[in-house]
Amino acid sequence: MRRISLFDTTLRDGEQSPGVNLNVKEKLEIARQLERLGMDVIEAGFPASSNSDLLAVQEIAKTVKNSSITGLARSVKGDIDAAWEALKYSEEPRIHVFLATSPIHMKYKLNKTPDQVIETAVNAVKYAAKYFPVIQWSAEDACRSELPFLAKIVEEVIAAGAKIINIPDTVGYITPKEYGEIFKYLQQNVKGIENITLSSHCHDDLGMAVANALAAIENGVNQIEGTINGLGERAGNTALEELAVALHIRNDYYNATTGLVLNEIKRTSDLVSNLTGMIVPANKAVVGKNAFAHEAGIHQDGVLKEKTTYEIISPELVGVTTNSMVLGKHSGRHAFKSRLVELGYSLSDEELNKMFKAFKELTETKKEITDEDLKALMLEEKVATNDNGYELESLQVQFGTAQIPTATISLKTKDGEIIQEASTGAGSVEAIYNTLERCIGTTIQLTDYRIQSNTSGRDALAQVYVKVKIGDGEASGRGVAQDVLEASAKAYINAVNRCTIVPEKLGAI
Ligand SMILES: CC(=O)SCCNC(=O)CCNC(=O)[C@H](O)C(C)(C)COP(=O)(O)OP(=O)(O)OC[C@H]1O[C@@H](n2cnc3c(N)ncnc32)[C@H](O)[C@@H]1OP(=O)(O)O
Ligand SMILES: CC(C)C(=O)C(=O)O
Ligand SMILES: [Mg+2]
Repeated sequence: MRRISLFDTTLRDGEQSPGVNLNVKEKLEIARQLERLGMDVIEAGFPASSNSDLLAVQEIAKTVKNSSITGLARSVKGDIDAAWEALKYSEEPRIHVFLATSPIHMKYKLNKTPDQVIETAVNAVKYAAKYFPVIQWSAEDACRSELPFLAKIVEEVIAAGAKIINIPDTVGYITPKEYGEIFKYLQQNVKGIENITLSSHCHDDLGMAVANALAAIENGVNQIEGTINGLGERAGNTALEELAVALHIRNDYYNATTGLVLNEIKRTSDLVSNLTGMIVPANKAVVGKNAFAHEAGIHQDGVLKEKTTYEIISPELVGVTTNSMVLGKHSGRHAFKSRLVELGYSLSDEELNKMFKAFKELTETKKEITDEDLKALMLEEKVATNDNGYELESLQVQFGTAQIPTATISLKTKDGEIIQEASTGAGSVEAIYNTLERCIGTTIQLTDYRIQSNTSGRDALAQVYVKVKIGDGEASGRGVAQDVLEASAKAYINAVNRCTIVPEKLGAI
């Protein structure tokens, strides 16, 4: 059976999804889980794009050992230098350098002739070869490029030292048959291609990203790029969990497999969804809430008689488990620890004590603590950031249908000072945010607000995602609490704490 290598770009193309903004700790947490999932390559970021991305790629390259780590670079020396700075600690430093090859991109975006594009690509690969033993080169917008030109530039970058050639469908335009034909054409017309790993990178604008990646595999491609939950620019990328499960379930047809630990899929999907705030649609293949649910009577009847009547994927295969042990008010440390271990967490004694305290506090208001609640508690602990140091001391909201909503808040600064303010708003959340803005003493613009319930039931935890702008700085934040107003306040404070560009007044109070 052919072994297909998977290249995960959740932390780079996935992070390009509008509204997604991961900090170093969050990226590291996702990278560790991608390693547990068995990803062959992790594209951890675009080091030249920001200092925090460079740091994140560097941290991941230092920490993750069982997956190769790479970073993206334009065909410019500065980007390649930044990538080297980030990746020099990897065991086998690997760079991903790209340049657009379609007439539209060359003319309007790059403002270069085709010959200048070839020269730029070759120079970039030669420059990268001074540092990196493994160079992946991508022809951005390859699928709208002229094939003879594409073949020519691919041949030149191979001669310059590229070892992996990626053919992206950057705008999600190609169909499976046409995509396969591009690979066939390149295999027949490029000298030296037989020693090269061919790679696919698809976007889902027409809903064909997974189908196109499968067509690439059928046409000799051995590396597939994509993301968890199909995140990515615009409509997203090939969902790697869907591709891996498709190869597994239909190996009679594809005769190909990946190195993914399939039962880590659900956990990875949940983590990515929680940290990015990109909620997985209930009907999404493989990881959606309804992917293994049977609602219609005839289906339920069939499944009761024989599961395979309507289930081609067993939930256990992808790590969807149902837990029989109920955790609640009377549970002890052993049961708590054992469930966390089953969920894949390993904790020091100190961490366990801290988490157990948070768990017990939650049981005071919530009868049954679900796996989702535990994951939310763990996430709060593992990726907590407090750069600007604000902490919610207390929150009180007065609301009535015949009354102007008013919030009173005590906020603790990193120096331990308590600031108390009160303010009104058109609604309770607005009253809270107006009050927090007063406490913090600077103009804070709220650009996104999303709320979701962690589980079903009246006592479910609320998760709030917000995005704020402070001057030129922008950050997203997440807050979890049983009360939606408390979760809203926590998310806002979390975003302020994560804002990297801090105006003078902020933090100086
Ligand atoms: C298809 C993809 O997903 S490509 C990856 C897209 N990801 C991102 O862009 C996220 C990170 N990007 C960033 O942080 C910024 O765009 C930066 C730091 C990389 C560059 O910022 P700026 O220098 O301000 O340039 P800006 O983004 O406005 O424009 C891009 C420039 O790079 C050029 N460029 C685009 N692709 C390439 C490339 N592969 N190689 C060389 N130059 C390129 C453009 O032609 C433009 O050049 P110009 O300024 O001479 O017109
Ligand atoms: C940088 C490249 C690989 C990309 O993301 C695209 O072309 O979609
Ligand atoms: Mg892309």
